[in-house]
Amino acid sequence: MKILDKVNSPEDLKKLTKDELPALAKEVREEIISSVSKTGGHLASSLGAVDLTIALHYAYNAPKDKIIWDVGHQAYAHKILTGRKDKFKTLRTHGGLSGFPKRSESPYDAFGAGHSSTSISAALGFAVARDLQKEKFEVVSVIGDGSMTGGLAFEGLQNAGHLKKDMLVILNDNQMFISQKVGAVAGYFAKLLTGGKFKKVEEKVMKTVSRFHSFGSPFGKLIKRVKVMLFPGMLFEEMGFTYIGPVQGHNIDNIITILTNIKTMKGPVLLHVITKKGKGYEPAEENPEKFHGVGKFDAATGKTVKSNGVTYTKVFSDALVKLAAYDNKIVAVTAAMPEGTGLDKFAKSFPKRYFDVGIAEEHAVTFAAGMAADGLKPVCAIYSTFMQRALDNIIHDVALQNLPVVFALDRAGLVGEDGGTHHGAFDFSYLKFIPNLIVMAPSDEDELSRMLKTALQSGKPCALRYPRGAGAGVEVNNNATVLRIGKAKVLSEGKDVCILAIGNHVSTALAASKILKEKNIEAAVINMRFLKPFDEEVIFSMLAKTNKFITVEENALSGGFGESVKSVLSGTGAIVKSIGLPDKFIEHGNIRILREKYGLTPENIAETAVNAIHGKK
Ligand SMILES: Cc1ncc(C[n+]2csc(CCOP(=O)(O)OP(=O)(O)O)c2C)c(N)n1
Ligand SMILES: CC(=O)[C@@H](O)[C@H](O)COP(=O)(O)O
Ligand SMILES: [Mg+2]
Repeated sequence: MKILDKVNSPEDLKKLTKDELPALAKEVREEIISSVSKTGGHLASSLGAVDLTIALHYAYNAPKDKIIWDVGHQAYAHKILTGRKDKFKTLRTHGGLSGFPKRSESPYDAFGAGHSSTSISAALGFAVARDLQKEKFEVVSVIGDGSMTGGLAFEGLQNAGHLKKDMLVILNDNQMFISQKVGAVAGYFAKLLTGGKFKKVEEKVMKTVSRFHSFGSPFGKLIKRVKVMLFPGMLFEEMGFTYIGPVQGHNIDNIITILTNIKTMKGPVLLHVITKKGKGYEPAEENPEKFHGVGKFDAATGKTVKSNGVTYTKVFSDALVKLAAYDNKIVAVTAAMPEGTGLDKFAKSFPKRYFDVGIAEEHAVTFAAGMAADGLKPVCAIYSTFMQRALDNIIHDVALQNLPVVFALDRAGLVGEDGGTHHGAFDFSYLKFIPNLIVMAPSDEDELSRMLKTALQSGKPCALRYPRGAGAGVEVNNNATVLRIGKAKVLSEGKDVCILAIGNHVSTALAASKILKEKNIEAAVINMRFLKPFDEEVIFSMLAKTNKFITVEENALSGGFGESVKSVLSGTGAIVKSIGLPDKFIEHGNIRILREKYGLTPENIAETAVNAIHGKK
């Protein structure tokens, strides 16, 4: 019988002896590797956090104690150990477990995650609520070294340091982010620190010194320097935290001791833990990027299943490199996602014109605005969902000043298994109301390449949004001309109904028109291309032939493309039926299942057209 078979909750975990915990960790890793090889998911981050997770659930009493994961992609062991082991094989499948902590999924998921750098603020919120309501529980935020580069993390740290609430922030550092020695000495210091002896020594030294010298004096400054060398983590100490570490994060017994001691400490504490991304699975340890977010793979060899087709990301990446070769004003900015956005290729070709700013989307946008203000042509490549972080920066720093920044919003529309925190469901809605901004969506790979060229030549703030994954395999013409801004393209004429589509569902609309043709219904199909400026002329030219309109978009209907069409046609007596995402957060699951469920299919477009023609709801 496996040890894991005996563990269905943290209560069961606590019944194990500490000697059994390393073996349990091994079994949890095997479970994660085997299951994720079939479902895909965030393997490396979760493998690296297994030991820390076991120690956390051994030392704390969730769900009474609140453990808040940052991003949450490292929380697979947490899910397995909190009663979801039997469902783990459904991870990220439609109707199955989410790939991230989710309050509605389990009481052990104290706070939802998916976007980075939120855990410290959320943890502080819990701590303040606890104290105001005179409750008793521990609060722990677990944040990675990458997520700690997010500005929101520092907003949380500084407020937590100010409020001095009892809480713990665990910095899960899996890349030696702070260059300090890890090993027995630091681990020993940490034990002593939390054991109370070393902390007293440090306080005595600091008190004696401060009696004779202000820390502003040369001697005081020297002592502070010594303190940094002796006692790492001054950055956090200066923010009001007690810093502990760095400690080795795979020694479960040691971490349990440290966590147990920390519980006796007052005020905010930051425990710096060093872990290895992909720990326990050689292919992931050797290539943590590849196994950060992985599709199906062969667990025995680590060989991943190659996804077919050329992705929109690759088309964007290749097109940008080609354009940048002829224009040295073009620079590129990513927020810690070079591979995901395809800018890794740009970085290799133009290292001096490439900037990875860390997980800092707001900064990325305003940084790009600064470069544009001095004559450069920045391309800021940020996923649609993560760009939500920088909305004010787009408005206030780019659009209001009419600066020529190009926003490449990859993963626009549904993304599939990452679910509600990651669907790019709202960019049409959050961009549409911004003056000066041009917003476009390519119908295929070739149009993406043309739109990028159009955007860079426009000298205007532009956003182009395109979906995750491969297109329809359309050949990219590298010498294509730029597009006429604000002009749609009529793909087919028809007197019975007009289908207005934008972005990746233009092809779906064309397929629907073929279905309608078999029913002797003539459907016009328009590739709208631009959400802003909007081609009203083409719509009125269609109104002369039919008053039945269907709109199709992979965006929230609320504030989306369909609403623009309805407002143009209001008062004309036209019937407009809109297909897009309803007013809810779309769940996770296979993207084909989701598109089927939300009517983004040729069949549903055709049926909607027939109903419009027959005046049915
Ligand atoms: C606001 C935001 N931007 C970007 C991402 C994409 N993202 C997910 S995990 C990650 C890296 C996180 O690094 P770290 O916190 O060190 O965790 P690790 O994967 O190393 O465990 C990034 C950039 C995100 N989830 N949220
Ligand atoms: C956890 C996280 O936010 C990223 O890893 C994200 O899942 C990447 O998405 P893609 O797989 O679409 O690049
Ligand atoms: Mg990390």
